[in-house]
Amino acid sequence: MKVLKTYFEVFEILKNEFCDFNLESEKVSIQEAVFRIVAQNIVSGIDVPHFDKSTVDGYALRCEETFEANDENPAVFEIVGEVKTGEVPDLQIQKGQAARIFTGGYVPQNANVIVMLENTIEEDGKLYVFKPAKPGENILRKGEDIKKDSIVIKKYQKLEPAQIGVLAAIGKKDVEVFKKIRVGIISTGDEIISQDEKLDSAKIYDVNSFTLYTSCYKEYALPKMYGIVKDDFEALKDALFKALQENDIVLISGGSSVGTYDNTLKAIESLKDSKVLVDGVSIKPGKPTIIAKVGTRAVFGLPGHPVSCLFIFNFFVKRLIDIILHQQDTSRKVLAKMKTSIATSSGRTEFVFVKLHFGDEILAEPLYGKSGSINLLNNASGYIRVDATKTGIKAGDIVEVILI
Ligand SMILES: Nc1nc2c(c(=O)[nH]1)N[C@H]1C(S)=C(S)[C@@H](COP(=O)(O)OP(=O)(O)OC[C@H]3O[C@@H](n4cnc5c(N)ncnc54)[C@H](O)[C@@H]3O)O[C@H]1N2
Ligand code: MOO
Repeated sequence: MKVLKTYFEVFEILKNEFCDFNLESEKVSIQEAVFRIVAQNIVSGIDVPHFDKSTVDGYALRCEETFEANDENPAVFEIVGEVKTGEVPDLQIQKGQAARIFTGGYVPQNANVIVMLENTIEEDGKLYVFKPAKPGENILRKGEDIKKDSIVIKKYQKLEPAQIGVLAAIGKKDVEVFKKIRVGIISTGDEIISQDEKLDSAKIYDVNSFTLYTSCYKEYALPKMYGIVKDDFEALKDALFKALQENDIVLISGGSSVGTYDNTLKAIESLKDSKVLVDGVSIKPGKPTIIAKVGTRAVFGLPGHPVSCLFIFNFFVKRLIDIILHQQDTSRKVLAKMKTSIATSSGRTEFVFVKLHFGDEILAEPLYGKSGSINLLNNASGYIRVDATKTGIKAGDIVEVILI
C-alpha cells in the first residue's frame, strides 16, 4: 500500500528541493513593479530630504531667542522676507530676524526652528512669538528620512505601494525584480470540455484551468493554459513536455488518482530527469496529490475535483511560489468562534471550509459539501485545520481560520 506523506513532510520537501531555484531578473518601471520581488539590494544615491525642510507653515528663526517668551512677554522678530517653496532662499536669519516659510520650504541659513503660524501674530512687519520653541522643531533634517548610501530595500523584499514610494523618493524610475514565475496549466479527462463546446450528457465544463489560471494572478505568477488533454498517455506526455519547456511550474489537474485512465504519474515518470517527490498526502481534501521535480522545474498532479484542486493550489503551489521567491508564508489568518460542531473521521488531517460572520465576535460556520462542488468555495471565507488525531471541533471552540 502507498505510504502517504504528511503535509508538513511535503512542506519540508518543497523547501529542500526548491529553495535555491535559479530565478532570472528583469528591469521594470516602478509603477509596474508593485507586488514584485526585488532582485538586488537597493542603495539610495541621495539624502531624503536632500535639504533641511519645513514640515509646517510658519516662521523660520533662531529658537534661543524664544526661550523667555510667554503670553505677556512675547519674543519679537523683524520679518526679513519669505521663502518660496521649491526655491533655495538667498536670505540668512540673523539675531532678531524671522522669515515666512511654508510646508515643504527650504529652511534658510542660521534658522534652527520653524514656529507654527498658529502660535504667532504678525503685525506691521513684526512677528510676535508667545511660546518657547525647541531646537529643530518642525524641521525634517537633510537625510533624516533616508541617508545617502544606505540600503533602503533588501534583495527578496516584496514591493508594496510603500516601497514603491521609497523608490520614487530616491529618484528611481525603474527597478530590477525577479521575473514572474511561469506556470503552465493542463486539464485532463475525456469528460472535460471547453465552454465553446456543447454540453452533452456525461461531459462537464473545464473549471480547474480557470481557477488555477486566476489563482496565479493572486500570486503574481504568469499563467499559461495548455488546454484540455484526453485520457491518453502519449497526449498527456507531449503536453507536459511542451509545458515544461516554457514554464517553471506545471500543474496538471485530473488523472492523479489510481484509476485505469489516470495517466499523470506515468507521464511524469516517463520524462528524462524526473524525480517523484510526493505521491499521495495524508490530508482531506487533496489526498491524490503528486509533486515531482523534472530537472530544476516542478510538476504538480492536482486532484481533479475542483474544490480539492483549488485547495491544493492554495496549500502547496502557493507555498512553493513563496519558497522560490524567498518569502515567508503569506497566508492571512483570523481567530473565530465555531458556530456549530463538526465531526471528522478520515484519519487524515482535514481542512474544513467555513464562512465567517462578522459581528461582536467573529463566527465560523462550517460548510458542508463534496470536493466536486465548486459552489462550496463560492461561499467559503477560508478553512480550518483539524488534526488527524482529532475527531472534530465543538461549537464555541476558538479556531484559526486561514483566509482564501
Ligand atoms: N479508488 C480511489 N478512487 C479515488 C481516490 C482514491 O484514493 N482511490 N481518491 C479520490 C479523491 S480524494 C479524489 S480528489 C479524486 C481525484 O482523482 P483524479 O485526480 O484522478 O481526478 P479525476 O478522476 O480525473 O477527476 C475527479 C473529478 O473531478 C472532475 N474534474 C477533473 N478535471 C476537471 C476540470 N478541469 N474541471 C472540472 N472538473 C474536473 C472529474 O470530472 C471528476 O468528477 O479521485 C477520487 N477517487
Ligand atoms: O482530494 Mo479528494 O477531494 O480528498 O476527494
